[in-house]
Amino acid sequence: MPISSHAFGAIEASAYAPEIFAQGLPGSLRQASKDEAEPIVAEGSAPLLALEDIGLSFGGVVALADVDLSVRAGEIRAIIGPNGAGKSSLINVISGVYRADRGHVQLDGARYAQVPTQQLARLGVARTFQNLALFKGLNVLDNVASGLAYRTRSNFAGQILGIGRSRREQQEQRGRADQILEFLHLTDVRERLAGTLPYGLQKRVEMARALVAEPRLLLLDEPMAGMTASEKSEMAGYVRAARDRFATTVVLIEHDVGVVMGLSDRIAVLDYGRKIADGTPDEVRNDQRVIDAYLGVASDNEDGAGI
Ligand SMILES: Nc1ncnc2c1ncn2[C@@H]1O[C@H](COP(=O)(O)OP(=O)(O)OP(=O)(O)O)[C@@H](O)[C@H]1O
Repeated sequence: MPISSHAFGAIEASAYAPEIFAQGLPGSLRQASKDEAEPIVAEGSAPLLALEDIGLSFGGVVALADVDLSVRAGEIRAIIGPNGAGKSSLINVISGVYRADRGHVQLDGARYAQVPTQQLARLGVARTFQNLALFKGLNVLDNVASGLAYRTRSNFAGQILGIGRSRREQQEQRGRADQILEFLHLTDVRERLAGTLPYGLQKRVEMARALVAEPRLLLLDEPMAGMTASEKSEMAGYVRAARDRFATTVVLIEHDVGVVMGLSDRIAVLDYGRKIADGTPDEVRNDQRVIDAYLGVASDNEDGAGI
């Protein structure tokens, strides 16, 4: 069974305030609060992603059992559950890092026993990782531009010499990266080495790198882990803005139930590898099985945000 390995961030809190986000977004990108907003996801629209009867075990450990999941185009879909519930395994199955023992992944109409992870970007899928996976010795701009490397058509010699098509491609990719940096309010740090940034900003740079190719499906593995409450709400704003600006469908794992409830259109709840609930935030909040599964872990939640 393939195992993902990613590296590994220095940790420091960011001091960025959430108001910066609300004030700074261009008018067309600013989004009303979720309660005020018109529904963006039409009921009954075709799923962009569907998991069918997924099963996955590691030796005797059942990570996922009989999991179905449907994700409509344009929605923000959260996966929550206690530690070890199978959330990361599910994201790894969706992104082809893991091959499920049984079941299929349907992506945009195509059905896979294992999603071809090398082709992910070409399939319009981008992801971030639970642990930061930036190039710490590269500056922010080049980190973000690397999210477009899969489109590069010039040959190796051209890239080394920086000639012809290579230089043009590099300029185009950096130009595109600059637009995303502006969108996520990272322009001020574009020249900084990624590894020297505060943790919260590194998480945002990682999201920028995933977004630069304007993926149809964005997988975020704990995008707010280790953040303060204000950083989390700022990040939630960026996730929503990204969905609205690029019509990107978002699947995210997040431990802070309070943040998830305010951000998501629908939430699936895993427990011991099984999906025990699936629905709108209100439906999930009032589901007795969810309340039972979370009893005893509410105090683990940094913000004390219960369901
Ligand atoms: N590569 C692996 N090798 C062995 N066991 C694994 C592997 N990946 C996951 N598991 C096991 O599968 C189960 C589900 O793990 P997973 O990481 O998917 O849960 P999770 O809900 O993401 O947990 P957390 O919230 O702690 O990140 C756990 O029992 C875990 O130990």
